[in-house]
Formats: sequence, C-alpha cells, structure tokens
Amino acid sequence: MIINAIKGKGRFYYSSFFGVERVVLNGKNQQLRWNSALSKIRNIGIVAHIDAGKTTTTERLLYYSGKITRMGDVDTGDTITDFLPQERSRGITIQSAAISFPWGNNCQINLIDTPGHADFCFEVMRTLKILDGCVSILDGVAGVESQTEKVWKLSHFLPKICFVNKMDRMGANFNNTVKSIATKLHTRPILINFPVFEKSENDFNEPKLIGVVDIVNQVFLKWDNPVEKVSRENIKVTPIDPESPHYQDMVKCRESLVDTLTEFDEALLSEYIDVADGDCLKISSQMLNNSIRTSTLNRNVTPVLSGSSFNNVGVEPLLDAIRNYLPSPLEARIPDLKDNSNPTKEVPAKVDPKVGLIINNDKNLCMALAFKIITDPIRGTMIFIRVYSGVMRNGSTIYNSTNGEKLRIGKLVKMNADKPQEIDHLSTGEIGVLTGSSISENITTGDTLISHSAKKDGLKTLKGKNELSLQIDPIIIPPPVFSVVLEPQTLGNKDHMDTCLNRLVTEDPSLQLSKDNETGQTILSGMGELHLEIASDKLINDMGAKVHLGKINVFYKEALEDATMWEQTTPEVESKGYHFNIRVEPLNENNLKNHQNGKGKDLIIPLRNDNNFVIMEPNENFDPNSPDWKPVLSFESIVNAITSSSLVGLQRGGKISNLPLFGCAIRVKGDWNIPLDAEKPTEVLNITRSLIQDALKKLSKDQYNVLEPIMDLNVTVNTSDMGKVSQDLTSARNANILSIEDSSTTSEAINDVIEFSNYADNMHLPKSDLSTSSNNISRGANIKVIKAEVPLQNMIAYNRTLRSLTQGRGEFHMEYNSMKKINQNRLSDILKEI
Ligand SMILES: Nc1nc2c(ncn2[C@@H]2O[C@H](COP(=O)(O)OP(=O)(O)OP(=O)(O)O)[C@@H](O)[C@H]2O)c(=O)[nH]1
Repeated sequence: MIINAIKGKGRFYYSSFFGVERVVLNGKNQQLRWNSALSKIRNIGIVAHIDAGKTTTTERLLYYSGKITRMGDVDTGDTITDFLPQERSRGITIQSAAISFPWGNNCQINLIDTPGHADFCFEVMRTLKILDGCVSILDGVAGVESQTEKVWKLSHFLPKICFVNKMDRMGANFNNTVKSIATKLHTRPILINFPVFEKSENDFNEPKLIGVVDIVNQVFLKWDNPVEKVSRENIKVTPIDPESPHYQDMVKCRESLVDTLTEFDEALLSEYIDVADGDCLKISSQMLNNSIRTSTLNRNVTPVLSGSSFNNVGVEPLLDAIRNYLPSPLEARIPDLKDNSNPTKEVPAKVDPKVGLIINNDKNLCMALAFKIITDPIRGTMIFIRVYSGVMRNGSTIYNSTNGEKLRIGKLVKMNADKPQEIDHLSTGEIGVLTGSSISENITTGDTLISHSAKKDGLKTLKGKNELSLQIDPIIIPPPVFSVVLEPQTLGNKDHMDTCLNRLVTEDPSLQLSKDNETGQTILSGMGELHLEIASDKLINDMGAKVHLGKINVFYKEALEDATMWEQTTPEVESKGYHFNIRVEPLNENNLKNHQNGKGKDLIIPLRNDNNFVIMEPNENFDPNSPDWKPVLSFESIVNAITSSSLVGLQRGGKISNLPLFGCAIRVKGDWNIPLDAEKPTEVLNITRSLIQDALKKLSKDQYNVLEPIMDLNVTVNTSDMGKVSQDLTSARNANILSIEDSSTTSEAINDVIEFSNYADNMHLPKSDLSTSSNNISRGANIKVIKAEVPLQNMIAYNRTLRSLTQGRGEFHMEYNSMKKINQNRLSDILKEI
C-alpha cells in the first residue's frame, strides 16, 4: 500500500511519507493510537565515543524535523547544542544540552546531546539517569569504541537504537560494525536499514554512499546531492522489486529480522506461519514495527540504522526510529525510590495510562529530580529537572527532600539548547528548568523535589501523608583523580575566586574543592586533565577570576588502615541534652550490609564524594515512625545535618598529608538523642562535626595510608606497533597488561558472550555492502587492543608518547578502576611531589 502511494511521484517531503502512524502497541496489525499527550513524548539521549558524530547528527535531526532552518557545523563552530565558547573553539561537547522538537503527528522529542570524552563521564551519567531511551552513534570506520562500551554498560537499563554513522568515509564497514554491536555490546542487533553505495567516478573508484535500503518498508531511499543542495525534499523513495540489485539482500535481511523477532513475539510467529505462509515479505510493515518496538522496549534487541549525518544521508529514518521504537514516559522504567524515614519500606509506584507514573498511590504527589545546574550570566541559576510524577506548577512551594529545604518556584522554563521558553507547568515525563533567586542555595544536582500537583501551597497535605521523606535515588559521583592548586593573584582577588569556584562545583559536582590545611591553598580536583583544563578556562576566561594555577597532578587520597576505628561520644556536660556516639571506620564488606539491629535496619547513606558513607543504626530510644516521637526537628533534617558534617569532616583529610579521606564510614550508634524542642539542625551539625574531627585526630599517623588512582587502560594499535607500545607500558609505566586482543573479537566475546557471537555469525548481513571490501584493509585482525591496569600517575601526557610510538595511529582510552594503597617505596617520592 505504501509502495503504491509513492509510485509515480518520485520525490517526497520525507515526513509526509513517514510521519503517518504505523506502529502498534497492542500486538494487532493496526495503526498506533496516540492515546494521550504522554505517549507522544520521547526523552532520549545521544551517546557515543568522542567524535562519532553526536553533535553533527543532533544538528541534522533538528534540521530535518523543521526545528531549525539552517544547519550548523561542528567544524565551523556554529551548532545549536554546542553553544559554550569552550565547545565551539575545541569542537567537542562538554555539557549536555537539551532541546525539544516535533516529529510526525505531534510526537515531541526531548533530546539531550551528551559529551563523548571520558573526562565528562559524570555529565553523561547524570543525563542517563533521567532519560527513557538512547541513540548510540557509532563511527562506521571504528565500530564499537571504548567509550561507547562504557556508556552502554552504564545505560544497561535503557532501550537503545544504534546509528552507524560516517558510512561515507573510506574504510567504513557496516557489517563489521554490526558484528561488533553484538560481540562488544552483548545485544542482538536487528537491521532496520542497510547502506547502499555506488562506484564513484573518481580516480580511486571509492564507493560512494547514496542511500539506504529500508528493510521494514521494502523501499530504497536515495538522497540526491546531499551535501551541495541541502533540502528536506531531496529524498527519492522507490520500491525494491525482484529486479533490484538489492532485492536478495533485502529479502534475507527481512528473514533474519523476522527470525529474531519471532523468538520474542508469539503473535508475529503465528502471523508468519499461518497467514504469511512462511514468506517474510508478506508480513506488513505495521506488524513488524510493532514487534520491533515491543522487543526494543524489553531490551531483547537493538535496532540498527545507517547513514552519514555529515552528508545528510539516513537522518529521517533515524527520526522515525526514535519515535517508533523508543519508549514514551508511559513505557519508561520506574525510578528507584526510597523513603528516608523508613528505609525498609517499599514505595509503591505504578503507571496509569492517562496520568503517567503515580507514586505512593497519590495522584497529587509531584516528584522531580534535579539533574543539572548551570549559571547563566543573564538568567542566573538554572536547575534542570525531570518530572517523574504529577504536575509541577509555576509559583508552587516545593520541598527538597534531600536537604529538607522549602522554597518557592520563581519561574519555570523549557530549554531549547541555550534559548528558554516560559511555561506555566511541567507535567509527568517532561524535562524543564527552574529559575529564580532562592533556588541556587537550596538545590544541588541529584536532589529530589516534591510539590503538590493541584495546590500551589500543598506541602502540608503531603506531609500529612508522610510523603516529604520520599526520595529518588541520587546520582552517584565518581571520585576525582586529578587536581590543581589554585591561588588568587592578590589577596583582594580571593573572595571573587571563591565565588567563582563555588559556582563551578555547583554546576559540575564531579569537580571537587578542598583545602590544604598546612598551606591554606585551594585545590580543585576533577575527572581528568581535560576536565581541569576546561574548568580553569571557564574560571579565568568566562568568570574573570584572577588566579595562578599550579601543575595538574594526580589526586591522591588517604584511607584508614583495615582494622582501625575510633568512637567518640558527646561529653555529657556540654551536650545540653544532645547525645551522639560516633564511630569512624574503614569501609569493608561487612559494614555496608544492611544489618538488622535492635528495632530495625541500618540506614545507609552514600556521601557525595569519595566512596564514603554514613551508617545510622536504628535508634534504640526513638522511632521516627512512632507517634510518641515528636521532636520539632524532622528526622530528615537530623540525617541531613549528620551527612553534611560527615562530608566536611572527611574532606579535612587524614594525618599523613591532609589528603581527603576515601572509603570511610561514619557510624552513628543507635542511642543518639536530641532535645525534643531543638529547632535548628545546626546544633546537630556542629556537634557531630566536632565528634568526627576528634575521632580522626585520635588516630595515629600509622593508622592511615595513602591511595592512588588505578586506571583501566585500552590501547588500540596496529600489530606492527604493538611490541613498542607494550614494552613502554610495562617498563616505563609499571602497567599490568591483562590481555592483548583483536579489535574485532575481544576475548570477552569468545568466552563470555558466545551467544551474541553466534547470533552475529548467523544473522544475514548485506552482501552488496561495497564498504566491506575497502574496510578489510583498515581494521580487523591487524588492529590489536592492549588491555592493562596502570597507576594514573604514570600516564600523564601519555597522548604524546603514544603518538610518537605509533606515528599518530594509536589511540587510548582510560577510565577509573579503583583507589589502591601505595607501597612504602613509592610513598616517599609521592609525598615530596604533593
Ligand atoms: N565523514 C564524516 N564525518 C563526520 C560525520 N559526522 C560527523 N563527522 C565529523 O566528525 C567530527 C566529530 O563530529 P561531532 O559531531 O563533533 O562528534 P561528537 O560525537 O559530537 O564529538 P564529541 O561531542 O566531542 O564527543 C567532525 O569533524 C564532524 O564533521 C559523517 O557522517 N561523515
């Protein structure tokens, strides 16, 4: 039917053809019913390895959706989503940018373009937390790269689709990339389309990408003059009939697709056998799309599409796939919820097809997560939130259940990259921004915000239902591994420097500030050299801070020796009715187990930095759920005061070199007590802070040790360079080489994921893929991946060494593995350095 509709016409405005609804949710062969506004929303992220083409693809998605009329370019620094000066000058994405645009029949895509560089991994992590699905962009030459693998693992809970980009490049290989999706990402790729090339007439006879074969709709999509004459109407759609050179591949790919889907879809299986008589071409595209959607949402398969964003080939089918295969908030996973006043209680949450997620069976409970904070020179602090349940209204009073603060929303906006649009409310599933003067001090990244959906001042009602202690699981911040010492140029510059630094760490919590207690110097630490370079650039050039920067160095930490612990109790005389018994102890397997203890279980609270925890034993005297316990201070504000004092206490550092403490637990024994009429949490904060400091002081120097960051390293090199590179790693860098593998088949693929390797071997891949022949020259068995563990200290400026050892052909990727104790021989050298 679709084919008849397009015959004779030739050229189409793409969305008029693909914008019709063809996907079915209920398993029957019929058109999709968009039954509510929510079902039309897609909250998705674009993720990938650095330089795979995320920003270029995002720019094309915006153009083809009609959101922008002129396409920007990463190379000329005028894209919509990379708007920071540092992003435009360096051509890389640093912060995730959110933008909304429509596609076909009122579908609204809220898209977040994320950074690819490993140093900005936290930026990706906090974004993943609030997304419902992802598009993973792959470079058709490089296949699945290390950062893609990492982000794939981090986003294991999200349905995803893959776009094999850069198919125009020499050496691109669609088939190998699809295989690497199976073997490295451990998923079943299913082909939605495959690339089509024609021999070009240039001297090298290189294949030229001209379009894609759409396996689901059985058509060939050809883009004319894609680069020179960019237009939304340059796409030609022709049916694939038996005379077409792509017919055989299309049929076999469709058979493979149906084969895989029928494993998970009984309705499709009976349609295939009983109605279609085993002829995969007779299965309608509606039925296939429906089945693809269900299997993608269940994370059984990953749809794969191909193209070249730079050359404007294959972008419109990607827009269709986002809408057709990725979840709406109605189908998205339910966030992890907890009740701080009762850690063992399961918080009820269910999805209603009309109103979306309902938490605690209360339609009026609005819960949102603050996932990102930026300071705009004109608009002030802007807090990005995702609303999970209910409606957040402009002017409402909200409660921050993470820190116990109450505030009023000044203004609600929706962002289009750097352009805000004022709105009256944000509903379930939507992403928006809070602005206003009071919010900056009261909200940090990862906080849960609660308000009443109907009443602007409805917190009392929610309190009555014990809903103000509910929380969405916070975002865990990985420990920073590099640091730089900062000093104001003059004493008069100090205040401004401190203000700017506080702004930097509020916006990016993976940056951390600490103080050297001996020298008084300020230390800024972060996830990598580039991370700190960019932070310093923002500090000096954007914020105008006048500072001297020291050398970027590895950020060491201190930890407590295994059996060390110290208990400190409030002195009775000074305690004015307060009683706390606090123990500082190293983390071990045992203390993080949720111990059943007296009246209940330990409350375990991860601190924001450095793998530290607060463990509150159940109170022997008081039970926050008991009607007899009625202190003026809420249980949450007591807990918040203790976590703040623990953070500060552990940040002050250990006895060897005042380095921040890592892997420690602050245990609050169950017999704590506060006067019932105590009104301010500051008293609790001050008492517990001094107890923690005293406990740490009582320990002797030899009860501490120094830790250094150990990194997982992947170096990708040609076989000819492998000897030199591994020699340098073991001798000069003290690396522990774990394995050396072919880039296309990792040992993991052979040993652990035979299932996916077999799947990749059995699926049909297009024989007519001209890219295949050229690609064999550049990748495959000639490329090796050296996997090693190495102290970060030995990898500073490794970029330069690798470039000279491999004539620029080698690549490496490093990510934090763990903090390890430094042995005595190296310790004295390191202590001189810090
Ligand atoms: N040949 C070719 N080059 C492309 C394609 N897509 C992107 N590029 C180029 O690849 C480079 C990186 O593109 P970006 O879009 O910045 O990649 P990215 O993944 O957003 O990069 P980061 O955000 O820094 O990780 C730029 O020079 C682009 O012009 C493509 O389809 N074909």
